[in-house]
Amino acid sequence: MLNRETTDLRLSLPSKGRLAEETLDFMSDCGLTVYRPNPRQYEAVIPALPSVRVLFQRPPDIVVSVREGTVDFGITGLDVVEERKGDQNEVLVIHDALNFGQCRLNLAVPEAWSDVSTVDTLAQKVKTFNRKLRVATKYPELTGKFLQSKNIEHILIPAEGTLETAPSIGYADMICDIVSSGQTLRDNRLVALPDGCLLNSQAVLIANRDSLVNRPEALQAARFLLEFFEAHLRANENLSIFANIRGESPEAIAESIFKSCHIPGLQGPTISRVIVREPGENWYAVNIIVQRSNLFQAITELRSIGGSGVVVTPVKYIFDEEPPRYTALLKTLMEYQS
Ligand SMILES: Nc1ncnc2c1ncn2[C@@H]1O[C@H](COP(=O)(O)OP(=O)(O)OP(=O)(O)O)[C@@H](O)[C@H]1O
Ligand SMILES: O=P(O)(O)OC[C@H]1O[C@H](OP(=O)(O)OP(=O)(O)O)[C@H](O)[C@@H]1O
Ligand SMILES: [Mg+2]
Repeated sequence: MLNRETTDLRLSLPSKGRLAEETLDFMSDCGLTVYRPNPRQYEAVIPALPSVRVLFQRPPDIVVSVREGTVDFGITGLDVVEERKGDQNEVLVIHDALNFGQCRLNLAVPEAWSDVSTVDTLAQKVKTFNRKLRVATKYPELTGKFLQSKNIEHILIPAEGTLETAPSIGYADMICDIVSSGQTLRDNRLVALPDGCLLNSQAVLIANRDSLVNRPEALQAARFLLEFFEAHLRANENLSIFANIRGESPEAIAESIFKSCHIPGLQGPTISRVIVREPGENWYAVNIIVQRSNLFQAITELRSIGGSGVVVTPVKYIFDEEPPRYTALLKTLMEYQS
């Protein structure tokens, strides 16, 4: 366990595994690059956020440190958060969708069990056993609760490393583990039960509740992290479009834009007069933010109202008046205090 002798704020990031690199990339994309002077050191700094010291831990250990309060913030998978957060609400998920590390926690049975295709048919099969179902998993809390809710008599076999081999080696009947592409299951002749998904997971930001309640500087750091995470994630979904449009007036152009479906902008279009060399037609420059997925329709619509010279650029950040998840966090903290 970590000692808590100093009063600085601490953020724990994954030290190994697939979340490690993606977390550092995400922090950089948010403008919060983590600077680790020596790759073998388990400490680092974020120059943009000097009040916070960065530590590196295994993804499941991050949850335990945040729960115990030795660390104030952590980024890890929702799967390990739900498994280890305990029942005292010490761990708050303050951003639930960082948009990387997507996977699901799923029950999987041997391909050879042709009579099992759902959790119900699994329950029926177990009744024909003269013993309990043996399930290998790194998620005993979540798996135990799920099987109990389905009245399936079971014993959990704790496992480290590649537990997909447990059924073929013979120390378990089936498994409950992380599935992403499904390749590992196929390689091991296992099938995921479609209604046996316990949890959809991705990387999340967690915080120690007492730290947020008792330390104003922790709440300030939470706001800072949420500001940049949300501004980056929102910006990523959008593109900025500039186009020149001929028209009577800015209002007339705005009217045609509002009649179109995919180019309303955030609040509305920004329209400014283009000063042309030769007097004659009125030209206006229009700037709108559109959803990345709507780009093609947006360009088609702009052309149909006379748009030309359409320039599309990525957006780095979109800051709201206040990050919506920070507003939600303040509400949650109020509820705990009342
Ligand atoms: N195939 C995957 N695709 C996407 N995310 C994944 C995948 N496997 C794991 N994750 C996410 O990454 C987290 C860490 O998994 P990882 O495999 O890196 O470590 P681990 O399995 O806890 O450690 P170890 O492999 O040493 O047992 C998981 O808790 C989960 O949130
Ligand atoms: O559905 P897939 O895309 O095949 O991903 C699932 C696999 O990914 C994870 O393991 P990882 O690759 O991290 O290796 P590990 O066993 O060393 O943790 C998980 O434990 C599964 O084994
Ligand atoms: Mg793994």
